Amino acid sequence: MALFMINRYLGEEEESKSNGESRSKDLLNKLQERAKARQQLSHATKEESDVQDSKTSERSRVGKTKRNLERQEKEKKQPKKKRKESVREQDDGNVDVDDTPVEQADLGTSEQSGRKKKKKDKKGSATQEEKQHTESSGAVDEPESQTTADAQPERSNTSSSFFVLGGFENKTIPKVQRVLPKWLAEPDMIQRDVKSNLIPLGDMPGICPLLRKKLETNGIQNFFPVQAEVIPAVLESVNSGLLIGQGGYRPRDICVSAPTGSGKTLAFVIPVVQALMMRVVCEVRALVVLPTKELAQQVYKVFYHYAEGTGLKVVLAAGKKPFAVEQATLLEVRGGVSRSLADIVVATPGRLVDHINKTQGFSLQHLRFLIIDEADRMIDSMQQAWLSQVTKAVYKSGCGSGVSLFRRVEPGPITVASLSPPQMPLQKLLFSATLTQNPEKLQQLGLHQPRLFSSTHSSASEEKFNFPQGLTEYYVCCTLSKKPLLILHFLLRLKFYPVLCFTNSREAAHRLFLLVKLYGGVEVAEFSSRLNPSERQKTLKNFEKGKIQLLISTDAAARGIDIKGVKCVINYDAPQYIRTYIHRVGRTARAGKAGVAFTFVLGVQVERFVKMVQDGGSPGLQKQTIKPESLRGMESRYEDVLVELGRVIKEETAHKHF
Ligand SMILES: Nc1ncnc2c1ncn2[C@@H]1O[C@H](COP(=O)(O)OP(=O)(O)OP(=O)(O)O)[C@@H](O)[C@H]1O
Repeated sequence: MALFMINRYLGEEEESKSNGESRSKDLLNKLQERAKARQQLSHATKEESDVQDSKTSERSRVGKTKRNLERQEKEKKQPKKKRKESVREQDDGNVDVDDTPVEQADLGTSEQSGRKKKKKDKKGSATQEEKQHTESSGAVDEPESQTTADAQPERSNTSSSFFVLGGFENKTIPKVQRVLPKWLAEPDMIQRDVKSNLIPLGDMPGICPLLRKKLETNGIQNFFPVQAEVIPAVLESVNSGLLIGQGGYRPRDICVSAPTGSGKTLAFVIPVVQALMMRVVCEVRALVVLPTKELAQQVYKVFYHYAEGTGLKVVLAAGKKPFAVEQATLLEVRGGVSRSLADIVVATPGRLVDHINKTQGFSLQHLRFLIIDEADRMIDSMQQAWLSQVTKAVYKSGCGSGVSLFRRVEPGPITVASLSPPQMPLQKLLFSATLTQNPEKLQQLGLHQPRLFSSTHSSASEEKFNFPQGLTEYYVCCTLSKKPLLILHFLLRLKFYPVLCFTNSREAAHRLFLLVKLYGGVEVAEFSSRLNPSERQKTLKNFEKGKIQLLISTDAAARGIDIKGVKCVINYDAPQYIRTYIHRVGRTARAGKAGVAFTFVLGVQVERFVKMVQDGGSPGLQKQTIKPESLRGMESRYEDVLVELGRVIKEETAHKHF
């Protein structure tokens, strides 16, 4: 028994059998008449022998049609099961069979599919024959069009060995459009053009005189657009004190997506220092988490500078110092009671988790601000489970320093009981130049009624990123062997420096460093995990001071690092991802200044690279051509250097193995 069957509407044939019989006869008569007419036509135009051939073929065709009609009528009279058997018999006997879906659904074995193929071939030629006839007859009258319509499903069946039940055609399924939540789809817009949207310090209400003075002594006369939007938003949430947000509600979390170098650091440093400066007891109330030691140190310095003179204590916990030293800077134990020595902790996730688990008395129970810088990168490193550890430490009860005035429970549904007495809210502030819009990823952060500030308006179908206004982007199409010559040409001939150059691996960075050094004429250094943290720090300082003309780096220096005066970035190896590209080229054209970025792209990479950058929202990527003759004078020296490089690398490898 068939698993399921399909009932077909057979038209009037079903309704009245006698009607069906007379219709078949009519059809047969018409076909015969038409055959005769064709015969006469061919008489007039062809030779006698041709006419004879035509007669035979027409006769056989008419005979065949007649046989088919007779068989169809016979089948209709047979019960369904018998009909199926007879089809199989006819099939075995290589007889052309009118396929009905029921029969096709029953044919499934390989033997049957073999048979089907045979049948298909036959049908294919028959259909072709019919087509030729139709074409040669020219005008198509009504019954003929009906015949053609009947033949249609047969034709489509022959195109594939699979049969689609229900007569659906294969269609390409349209891509499902993502639907962004309202807060992502409708952000508070930030002006991308820094220079023409400066806000004088005096125009921003609520900034305390001490902080304003510090800003001025740092040469800051105006706020950048991102600062003008985000600082008031954070301050608004502490208007009624640290405990309750605006209107008595828990403050909303804030996400900021603004171009590289647009001043995001001060957008959180200023309001956090201002919000905490009136605190009475020293407790960890702000925690800043960053992906690398270098970035943590950079942000620590900014916090330290603006917190100086306010009584707030800022501590770095990023593994720059031994663990015990960090512990001693975080808290002190007197008479068996531990006391926090930090109001603001700037940390890397690994070191932070170590302190949560191993530093007795280290408490996050009073945490008010959790700042996640380079947020998209931090979400990617969520497998370290650092956020869940922080959350656990925040809502931990019964330990820590002293007795808390306010109980603190993990936020749940809002009830009268849950709102009284008030508890310290934890507000998350997220910052990145390439903040993800992936709701699944953002969900891991457990944001509370988030509010997004962004300088781009991504549509539901495509994610666009922020590019600095002053950046000019070029790509240079080249071969692998010409890349080192190109970089030498940029430095020695075009006198582009200081240059920050990126490779895709530390080995590539080291080889290029050796090659440029052996060639000579350029002050070069490398920056990667080959160097220890203090060497890396020293290298960055020397680069900033102008002692290094070319700094060859891995992506270790791609994110967040703020080196003043970098006029040119060269992607020696084209980056694979748009986010990497944006952060690398964002080391120049910072703080509203101009900068230029070149990417060396191999022929096979061009199409993909250009598409990636354009799809990412780049305002204008241009092609730069370097004529081969421009490199000619350097080639012979380069050949010698390559030989020398081989020798040096061999020595280094031997030394490593030894
Ligand atoms: N209002 C301002 N006026 C002048 N300079 C500023 C101002 N705000 C920030 N800067 C300077 O702009 C530079 C870039 O700032 P910052 O490092 O905060 O950028 P960012 O947006 O965090 O960049 P990235 O996304 O690369 O981390 C810094 O050197 C900083 O001192």
